[in-house]
Parts: sequence; C-alpha cells; structure tokens
Amino acid sequence: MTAAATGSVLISDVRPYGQGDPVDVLVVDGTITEIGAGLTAPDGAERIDGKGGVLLPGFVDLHTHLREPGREDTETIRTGSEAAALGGYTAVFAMANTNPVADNSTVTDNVWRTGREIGIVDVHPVGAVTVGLEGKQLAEMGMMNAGAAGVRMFSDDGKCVHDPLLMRRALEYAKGLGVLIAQHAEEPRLTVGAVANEGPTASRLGLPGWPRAAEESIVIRDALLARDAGARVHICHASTEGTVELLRWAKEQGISITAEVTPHHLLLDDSRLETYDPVNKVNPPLREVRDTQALRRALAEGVVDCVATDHAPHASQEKCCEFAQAKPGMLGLQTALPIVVETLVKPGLLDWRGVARVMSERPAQIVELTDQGRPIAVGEPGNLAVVDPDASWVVHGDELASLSRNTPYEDMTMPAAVTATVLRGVVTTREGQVTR
Ligand SMILES: NC(=O)N[C@@H](CC(=O)O)C(=O)O
Ligand SMILES: [Zn+2]
Repeated sequence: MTAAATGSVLISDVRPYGQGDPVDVLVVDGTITEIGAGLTAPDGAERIDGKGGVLLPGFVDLHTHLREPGREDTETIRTGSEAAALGGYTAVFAMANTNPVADNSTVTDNVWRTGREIGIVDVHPVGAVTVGLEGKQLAEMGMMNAGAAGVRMFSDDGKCVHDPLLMRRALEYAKGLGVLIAQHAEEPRLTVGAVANEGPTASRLGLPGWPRAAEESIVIRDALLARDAGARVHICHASTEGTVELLRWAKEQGISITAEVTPHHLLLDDSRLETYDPVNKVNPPLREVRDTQALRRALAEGVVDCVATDHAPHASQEKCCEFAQAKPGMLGLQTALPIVVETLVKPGLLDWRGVARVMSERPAQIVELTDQGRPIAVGEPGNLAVVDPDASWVVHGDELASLSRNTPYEDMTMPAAVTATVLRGVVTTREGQVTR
C-alpha cells in the first residue's frame, strides 16, 4: 500500500465559503494549521495567491467513469484524475462498468492503487453489485470492501439492478457490510430502443422516447425496498420532476434514500436535440425545462442531496454516428462547478456555503468519507479548491484534460473558474494546469 502524499502550502487572500474578509490559510503536512491575516509560509511550503477568490472544500464526485481498465483510448485513471483536479475535485468515485468489470477486489484494488500512485485526486473504485453487471448473481461485495481499496459504494451503473429480489438481497448484504448501493434507476423494459426523453420534442424529431416512469418506477420501488431492509440507497443521476416528488415523499417517511443530480440535467433540456448532435445523447436523457427547474429547486432544498458529474468519456467515432447508434454519456468534471454557479448561485438558489454542501460535504457524508468534505477549519485536512467567482471562460473540448472530446458545452461561456486545487496540502493544479 502506498502512503498518501502530504504537503504544505500557504493559500493567501481567499474568502472561505465566499464570506467575510480575505484571509490566509496555512496547510502543514496535509492539515490546516492556521487561518488568519498576514500568515507566513514555512520553508519549503508551496504558495497560492487566491486573489480574493472563494475557498471551498475540495469537491467529491460520486459518479465518474474513468474507462480504465479496458478503454484507455477514451480515458485513463491519469487523464480522468487530471480532469477531476482541474475541476476542483479531491476525490472521485470511479464507476464499475469497465472491462473487465470492477466486480472483484483484483480490479478494485488495482484502480485504487493506480489512483494513489498518480496521487492528484483520491480515486475510490465503485464495485459492481452483480457479477459482470449482468444482474443475475451478487458480486463479492464483502471481498471488495475488505481489500486495499476498502470499497464503500457499489453500483451496476450503466445498467439498473432490475430484479427486485436481487436488489432486495443487495440492500440487505450492503446493510450488513455498512456500504452503499447506488442505483441507475431505469426500468429496461420501458426503454428498449429509447434515446430521448419521451415527449413533444422526441415525437417531433422521430426519436424513440424514454419515459419518465422508467426512472420513477425504480426510484419508488427501491425506496420501498430500502425501507423494508432498513438499508440505505442512493439514486444516480435523478432526472425528472416526478423523481424529486418521490424523493421528497420517501425522505418524509424517514427512508434512508439519497440522490444526486448531474450538471447537464441542471442546465440542459431536450431542446438541445433539435440538431441531432449525438453529443447530447445521455442516460437518463435530457428532460424538459420543468425538470431542470424542479431539480435546481430540489438541490437547493436538499431533497436532492448533491451534484455528481456522471463524467462519461466516449471516443469520437462512438459519438459521430447517427443519434440512435451513438453511445450515451458526456464529459462533466471540468465544467461542473461553473454549471452549478450558472444554475444555482447566479439565480440566488445557493450561496457558496450551499455550493460546498452539494459539491463536497453531502457527497462525502453519503459515502462516509472522513477525510473529505470537511469544514475549512484548523485541524481539518487540507483538501481545498480555490475559485475565481468572476472569471469567465469558453469551453473547447480539445483543451480539456480528458482523452475524449464529448462535451456538450463546446463554445459555451462558463462563469467562475477553479484556479487551484489542493490535496492534503499538495497543490495539484494551478491556473488551469496540472502541477503533478
Ligand atoms: N450516463 C451515460 O449516458 N453513460 C454512462 C453510464 C451511466 O452513467 O449510466 C457511461 O458509462 O457512458
Ligand atoms: Zn447511470
């Protein structure tokens, strides 16, 4: 097991959570040791000039696809880590739909070790719930949890755990282990051939529709299964207004259910499909304006807990064919914070404390990480992101760190930029460049 690197850094002229007068924050050997005005850096410490920007806890992404092992032409643990760090992330959860599938501790421990050696973001492998993501037989969750990676989240994401009895068993098993099951909520018998939100846009464009009920029927089923098992369940990429209402109901009942929303489901709607550009194809599909609005409000209220990117790199040849044939998924790590600013901070739905909550604190709590998503305070780990709230920049896929180019935000102007990221006191990015 490689030990996690720590470092020392003086971050000057920053406003924690965007509040109060600018201060300096000193991190020594990975831990915040001082916060105040006019601090001096010890010998050998790195320095970051925050230029009056906002200081936030490093972000935690519960839903990243890194494509290693198996599709290293589209993303590797290294390039995905770089994209994450540039986006302000200090921890990511790498989904299990790799090749081979991360359904055993050999794969999950390898992902974890590789991430650790690269050392610019904590890469936590997500284990598969079922062997080969086939939905037939439970994977060895206990072995993956007991391995070096200490896998704490399990998901067949990309596919739904469809069999209700198997899902029930998975929740019971997970409860015993103290780990989390994250569900890609999609009733597959309702989405055969589906590529776009079922609604007026899909009808007009002649695209087969993906009904809301495909998501919502699994959300309510799994809420009830979690209730009966006394287990926790997490809903991946919530995308509909109805899902929000079901989550609200389930939480009111005291059911241990949490949910994430992606930046693209906060910002984009199915009017983007008019061009038939497959870059806009994603699972679940882009919905309608009423859904984006409901999801924004739900995130602000805490009914939806957190933002997760569902960063899903794909090769250009898999994204340039006909809409129906293209692979679903889009890049997300480097554009997440600006989209949260655009959809929630600018309209006044969230302040910077709220951003820290949905990007860092809640996701860390959901997976019970004790070293991430912590307050910016003396004695806490130095996992931090510095944000220039007034920056504006234009997205160009070929300038992103990802090996793939499938960003739906090409040529879009983004508000706010991550200007530096710090992992345990080690500066991992500054001014848009990876420093390690
Ligand atoms: N979201 C997507 O459209 N695609 C994801 C799988 C997933 O998150 O469901 C992928 O792995 O490409
Ligand atoms: Zn999914």
